[in-house]
Parts: sequence; C-alpha cells; structure tokens
Amino acid sequence: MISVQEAEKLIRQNSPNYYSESIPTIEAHGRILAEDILAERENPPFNRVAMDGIAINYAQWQNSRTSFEIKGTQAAGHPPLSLEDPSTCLEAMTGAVLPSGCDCVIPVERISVTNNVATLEDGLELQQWQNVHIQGSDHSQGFKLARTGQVLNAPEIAVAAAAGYGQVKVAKLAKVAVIATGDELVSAGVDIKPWQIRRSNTTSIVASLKSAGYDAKEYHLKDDLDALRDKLRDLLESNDMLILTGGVSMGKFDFVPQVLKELSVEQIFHKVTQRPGKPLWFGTSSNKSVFGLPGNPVSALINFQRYILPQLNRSQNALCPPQLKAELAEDFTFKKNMTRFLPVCVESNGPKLLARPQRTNGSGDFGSLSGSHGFIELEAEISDFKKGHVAIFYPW
Ligand SMILES: Nc1nc2c(c(=O)[nH]1)N[C@H]1C(S)=C(S)[C@@H](COP(=O)(O)OP(=O)(O)OC[C@H]3O[C@@H](n4cnc5c(N)ncnc54)[C@H](O)[C@@H]3O)O[C@H]1N2
Ligand code: MOO
Repeated sequence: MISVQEAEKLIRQNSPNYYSESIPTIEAHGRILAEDILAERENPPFNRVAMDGIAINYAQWQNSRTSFEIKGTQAAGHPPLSLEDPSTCLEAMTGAVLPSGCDCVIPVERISVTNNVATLEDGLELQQWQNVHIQGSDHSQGFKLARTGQVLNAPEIAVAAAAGYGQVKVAKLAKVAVIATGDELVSAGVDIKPWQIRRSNTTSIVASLKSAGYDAKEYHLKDDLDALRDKLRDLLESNDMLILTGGVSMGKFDFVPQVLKELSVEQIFHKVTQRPGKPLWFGTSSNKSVFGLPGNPVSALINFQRYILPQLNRSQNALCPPQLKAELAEDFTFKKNMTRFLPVCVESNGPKLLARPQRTNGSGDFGSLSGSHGFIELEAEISDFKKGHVAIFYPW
C-alpha cells in the first residue's frame, strides 16, 4: 500500500496529453489555452479620449483662456481631426482619437455652451493630458496578454477578442468512459428489487465531467468476466480515459484489476493508505489513464475529485489553480495511520475559511454529502486534529 503523496506523484508522472485544437473564441469559455495570446497592437492604439467633452490645447488655458469656439466634433471610430486654430476647441467623444493639436479633455459637465462657444466652469483647474488614455500606456504590440495553460475565463476571452483572435488554440478535452460495475446496480427510473442498489456514482461523475466540458458517457457492466473483458477492450480503444467504479476490492466478483491486467493496462498502483478509498486502482495504457474507483459512493466521489479531475487538468497542461485552505471549526480525531478525506461544510470567518465536519455514517452514506461543500485532507501522521488546524480544502 502506498501513501496519498506517492499516489499523487505516480499519477502526475503518468499524465497523458490530449493535444490541441482551434475553436471559435466565443465558444472557448472555460477551456485551457494551448497558445500564448499576443497583443495585435499597442494599447491604446492611439491617444484615446476618455471622457465625453471638449478637447483643447492646454497652453491656451495656461495663458488664461477659458472660452473656446467649437470648430467640430471628433466621434469615436472616425479618422482624427486637427485643431487648426489653438484658441478654439473640438467636441470629443469617449473612445475617439484625440484630435491633433489637442492635449487636454474637459468633461461636458464642466463646461457651458452658448452660441457655439464652450466656457469652462469658474475656477476649473486643468492638467495637461487629463482624460486622455495615452497611446501604448497599457502595453506594447506583441505583449503576452495570456499564456499557455491559462483558463479562458471572461477576462481572457476579452483579451483574445481584443487581440484579434477569432479562433483560439485550446487543449483538447479528453473523451471519458465512466463505467459502473456490479450486478446489484439499477439505474434511476427503472423498477428496483429489495436486494438491488441504485446506480449513482457514474451519474454524479459524468455530470461533474460534463460541467467541466468533457465528453463523458456512462456505462454499466455486470460482474461477468468475459463480458467485462470484451466491453472494456472496446471502451479502451474508443476513449482517452476510463474511470471504473466498484469491483476493485477483495470480493469474489471484484474482477476489475484482473481484467485490466489481461487487457495489458499496466498497473501503476493498487491501494492507498487513505479513507475513504483505500482500494483505489490506477494504471496506464499507451497515452491513456485508467482509474478504478472504489464502489462506495463517498469514496468514489472524493477520489474522483482528489485525483482524477486534477489529472484531466494536467492532461491539458493547465496551470495549477490556487490551493484552497480551511481551518477545522472543531476538534476531530481519526486514530488510523491513514490520510483522512473529511466531508465538510465551509463558512467564512473574516478572511478565513472554517471547515465544519459533516457527520457521515461511513463511505456508503452518500446522503450525508448533500449540502456539504467539499472535503478537507487530514494528514496520516496526526490522530488528534485540533480546532484551528489548517488543511487543504477541495470544493465539489
Ligand atoms: N475484505 C475486504 N473487503 C473490503 C475491503 C477490504 O480492504 N477488504 N475494502 C472495503 C472498502 S474500504 C471499500 S471502499 C469497498 C470497495 O469495494 P469495491 O470497489 O470492490 O466496490 P463494490 O464492492 O463493487 O461496491 C461497494 C459498495 O458500493 C456500491 N456501489 C458500487 N457501485 C456503485 C454505483 N455506481 N452507484 C452506487 N453504489 C455503488 C455497491 O453496491 C456496494 O455497496 O470494499 C470494502 N470491502
Ligand atoms: O476505502 Mo472505503 O471507501 O473506506 O469504504
């Protein structure tokens, strides 16, 4: 049996890579960049008027001029006008090019206009270049606005569009088969016998994968060695990743490790000193990861979140998201020499996040996860965790 740290290291060392594709920028929200976004031009690309008002020659005001005849209007999206007579002014709109000969913009609220002459508010103080967004003051042409591995959230989409990228190169999303194993399982919506169990693991995992954009599909295989072998061979062929749940422990019908071995999936590890999820299985085949999650629903969901989602992120060369930490809101004891993943509800306490353990009745009690916010990871080496103990928090 290996530790959580060793398991994580081995999974990392066996990260697959699913390559990249170009897609329309407007459809790229949430995807991982597979190229750097470089500025098409310097920004602003010209001296940009930042307030609706009048544009003047500042030296005129320094020489005590406070009234300016309006000679024209500089609208946004139009070629620049020129202030021919420095004692006059031009109306100028936000987003327009600052007319040549002007170096000061006065907002419309600070002037009054009579007979086409703009007069400044009494006692108004001006600065040269006020209300002008200076050409190139944000960044130069070719500046790296976003880099490979960044998530394309709304700001990065804006940046890509602003840099003229109608299409962006993003990491390809894995095609994932999520496979429930077990004769006892029956899906929702179908009559159920007293000795059967509703299938829930694969449903929640597929839902989570789909919300992250992956092409994920749910399958159910019975505990039949030959059928399991044949179907898994097909699924391995047609998917980038397999996630199995159940059948990885010590039972007479726990065929998953044996079948994967027969299909030449190389076992990297089986069993981790953790609760829940001790029987976790991980292996690889070509550029594909294969995970065998324990069937108990709390184990399956926690181990999926803890190991598989990060592996999918790595397969896209995603930059690591910031690690969240939370403080235990009460003492907690766990005597076994194992890492403990503890479901919690979190609340904020000033700048801190407090994690309150959610009472569960073991790793089959998935009802207790409803309403929880995620889980914290408690070290194997400690048994008595005191209130205030800081732990890594994994949100659902
Ligand atoms: N002799 C031992 N027995 C067990 C050990 C052990 O070390 N020695 N480990 C226990 C632990 S810990 C876990 S966790 C489970 C994991 O077993 P399996 O991965 O083989 O899972 P199953 O036996 O197939 O199922 C366990 C439990 O979960 C239910 N299940 C399975 N799939 C689903 C699903 N898709 N949706 C909802 N529920 C599911 C299944 O009906 C069982 O009740 O083994 C212990 N035993
Ligand atoms: O590893 Mo099991 O999930 O503790 O019940």
